[in-house]
Parts: sequence; C-alpha cells; structure tokens
Amino acid sequence: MNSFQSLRAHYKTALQRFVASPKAFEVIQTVPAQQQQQQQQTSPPELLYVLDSSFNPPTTAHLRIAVSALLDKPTVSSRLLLLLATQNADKPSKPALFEDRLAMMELFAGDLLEYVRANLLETATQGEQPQLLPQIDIGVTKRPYFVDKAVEIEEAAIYPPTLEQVHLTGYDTLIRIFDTKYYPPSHTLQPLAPFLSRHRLRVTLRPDSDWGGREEQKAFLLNLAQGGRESEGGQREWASRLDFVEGKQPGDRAVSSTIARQAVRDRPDDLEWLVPRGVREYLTDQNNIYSS
Ligand SMILES: Nc1ncnc2c1ncn2[C@@H]1O[C@H](COP(=O)(O)OP(=O)(O)OP(=O)(O)O)[C@@H](O)[C@H]1O
Ligand SMILES: NC(=O)c1ccc[n+]([C@@H]2O[C@H](COP(=O)(O)O)[C@@H](O)[C@H]2O)c1
Repeated sequence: MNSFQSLRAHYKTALQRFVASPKAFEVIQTVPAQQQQQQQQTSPPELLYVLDSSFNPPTTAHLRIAVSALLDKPTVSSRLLLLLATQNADKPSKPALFEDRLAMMELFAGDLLEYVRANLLETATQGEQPQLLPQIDIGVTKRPYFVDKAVEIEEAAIYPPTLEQVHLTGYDTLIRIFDTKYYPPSHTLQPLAPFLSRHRLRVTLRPDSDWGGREEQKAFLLNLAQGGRESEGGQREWASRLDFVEGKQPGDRAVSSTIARQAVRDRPDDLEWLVPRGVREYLTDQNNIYSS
C-alpha cells in the first residue's frame, strides 16, 4: 500500500465512524499532527476561519481564499477549519468518494502551510518577526446550512466557547446563504440573525456570467446596508459582518472544482494551475477518481 492509499484508508475508517455516530460535526485530523507542532501556535486562537466546501477536488481558488484570509491578519492568532460537507444544500453526491476528498484536504493543508510559511519568511526578511503558523483542522459535517454548521462548531467544545468564526465563502455561496428558500417554514432571513450577531462572512468576489461582474457583486453590500433586504427580514447592520475581498482579476483564468474534474479527464496539463501540488500528485496517483 503506498502512502496515498494508506491516507485514504485512514479517512475511510474515520468517516465510517463519523457516519455511524450521532454527531453532526467532528474534527478528524489536525495538520500537522500534534507532535510535530513545535513551530505552531499553542495559545488559544482569537479567530476561527472556516472554509466549508465539497473539496471535489480542492483547487487553487480554495487555496487563495484561505491564504488571503490568514495573511490578512498575520498578527492575530487564528486557526483554520477545512470543513467537508457530506450533505450539500443542493447538489447530489457525485465522485469523488468522501475518503478521497478528505485525503486531498490533508494534502491541501500541507500545501497551504508551505505557502503561508514561505510568505511569512519573506515578511521576516523585511525586518519583522516571523509569525507562527496556524493550526489547520480537517472536519466533517452532516449539516448543509451555514447557520447550523456554526452552531455545531460552537457546541462541539473544541474551540473556546465565544470564538468568532469567519466563514470563507465565494459570492455565489453568499447569494445562496441570503436566499429565503432555504429557511422554511417562515421563508425569511431571520434565521441568519444569531449567526451574523456572533460570526462573520469573508466573501471572495467571483465575477462570471451567472453571478454578475465585480461592481454588481459589490452592490450586494450597499443594498443590504441601505435596508434593501428588510422586507425579507434582512437587517442593515449585517453589512458590517460581511467583508468582501477581491478574487479573480480580469484576464485570470477561471478556477473551479468542476473545471478541475474536467481537466483530470481531458486536459491533465491544466492541473498545474488548477490544483495545488499535493492534490495534483494524489490525482495523478489515484487516476480513476474522476475518470467516469
Ligand atoms: N474561483 C472561486 N472564486 C471565489 N470563490 C470560490 C471559487 N471557488 C470556490 N469558491 C468558494 O469556495 C467555497 C467552496 O467551493 P465549492 O466546493 O463549492 O467549489 P466550486 O469550485 O464552486 O465547486 P463545483 O465546481 O464543484 O461547483 C464556496 O463558498 C465557493 O463560493
Ligand atoms: N443557506 C445556506 O446556508 C446554504 C445554501 C446553499 C449552499 N450551502 C452550502 O454551501 C457549501 C458550498 O456549496 P456548493 O458546493 O454547492 O457550492 C455546501 O456546504 C452547501 O451545503 C449553504
């Protein structure tokens, strides 16, 4: 059994245990493992970044979203939770198997730490103290909605009880979080109130033909702040709980998990810029994941 196969086998067992348990959220790995953390933060975190995704597969867009958040506040002690949603609000389950995705999440976490370390070292040469690396947790949840994911994370007693969560999403996901169709029976935005009173959303713009251009996407925030969502139960003050950040620049190639899955089948050379190195090596080694 090679190292990728044993990684996959490890997550298969962990997943079976989680699925059979009554738990709706569990952290199943910390990267790097506890005993290797000499250079990592051990003080309680002040912020928890949460990247919830299908990781099907993890891409360079996911990497950019996470790195941008971590490097934005390098002096704040933070922790990152990569959260695999085993139940999606809309999409039916499709390849790859969850154990493959979890294995790729661990490799992705390694790539991410390497990237952050290199960046912090660069800062240090400019006369500043190098910062410590964040811990990265790999978790699974059975909850499809953000409001419920946040409560599960709070109640799991893994993190300090009042820790602020910053959920890292793309603009397309923000639109769906603010869609009343997900909140029966009232079908208003009221269920977002407890979530946004305690936590934040860091939203990466995702300009494209389906979701509109940058200016159109930025207008979401102004509309919310001016009371444009009040008729649905959306509060003006929520605008201060949302941080919008730039994503793909004009001329940059679009990156998504869908494009990466297609590349595995049709244009493997494109994986070079679509997925981080560790994920690419896994996809090349386990070459049947997206083949059908
Ligand atoms: N290129 C991107 N720009 C901005 N946000 C992104 C990008 N790719 C993913 N995200 C965001 O990351 C989160 C998790 O992404 P998700 O797993 O849905 O990736 P995806 O590439 O959209 O997947 P798929 O192509 O399978 O639909 C979502 O909030 C999504 O909006
Ligand atoms: N209202 C909501 O909280 C809401 C709506 C749509 C998707 N989601 C979640 O967003 C995450 C990303 O979804 P996609 O993989 O479909 O882009 C998934 O965990 C999905 O379940 C949440």
